Amino acid sequence: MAELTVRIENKQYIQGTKVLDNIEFDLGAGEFVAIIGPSGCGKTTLLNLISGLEPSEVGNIVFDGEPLNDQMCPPIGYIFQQPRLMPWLTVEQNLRLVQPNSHPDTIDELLSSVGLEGKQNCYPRTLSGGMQRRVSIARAFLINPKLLLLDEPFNSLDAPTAARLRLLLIKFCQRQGCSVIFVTHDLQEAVYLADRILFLSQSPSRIVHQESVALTRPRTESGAAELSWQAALLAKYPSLLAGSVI
Ligand SMILES: Nc1ncnc2c1ncn2[C@@H]1O[C@H](COP(=O)(O)OP(=O)(O)OP(=O)(O)O)[C@@H](O)[C@H]1O
Repeated sequence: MAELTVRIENKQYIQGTKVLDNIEFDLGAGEFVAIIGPSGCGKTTLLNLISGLEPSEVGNIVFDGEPLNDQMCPPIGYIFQQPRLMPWLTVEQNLRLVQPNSHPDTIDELLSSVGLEGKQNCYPRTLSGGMQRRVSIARAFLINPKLLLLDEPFNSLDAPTAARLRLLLIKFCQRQGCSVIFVTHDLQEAVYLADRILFLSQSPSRIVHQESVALTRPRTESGAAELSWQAALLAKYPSLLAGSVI
């Protein structure tokens, strides 16, 4: 049975912009799905609907057989495009906001794993944008989510840090067994991480194509098999990244 079922007939903002149009997909338990689509097509909106931050007027989202709503809310980790840390709280206090009783060792280990050892008492303004982003990743991991939503989480990080965090994400998901929806513009990143990729059209957005990534794990970010898989896909659908299969 699917762990998460997403059925959104329509999402329209009050100003009248129709953003999503009949988005339907399932996510299996422990499955890692990447979502790729043109800028502004509605990827963040989709994550906001799934997380409950945005109301979904027409459609429903079911997790583990139960509709997702205020009464039924499994632990969902959401790594936003922006870190969204509380500026008046230290790094450790920001983490404790989501999991107040965390053991200090757990926080220390998590911060070390994202390369922020010794930063517990720093305030966000004293950290670089990339460091703040890494705090937000640690914050999402700390709640041991059953469902992890990530919105272009490794943008603006230097390449070695991003590579290290992708590996950390893979290990975390394997250990935790959580299901993942990962928004990215980067096909190479999606191929490296995902079991399946959903490609969205221009707004109003629908799923124009989905493809299981038929490559064994562990994968290599720029491995020959991974690159040739991408090349074959784009040779078949040259406009896929622009949101079209024509
Ligand atoms: N709160 C809002 N009110 C009105 N319109 C909104 C709101 N949030 C998003 N939109 C509009 O919805 C559309 C989709 O935005 P969204 O941020 O979901 O796209 P995206 O695919 O995540 O974009 P990007 O890839 O650039 O991050 C855009 O036209 C945006 O202007």
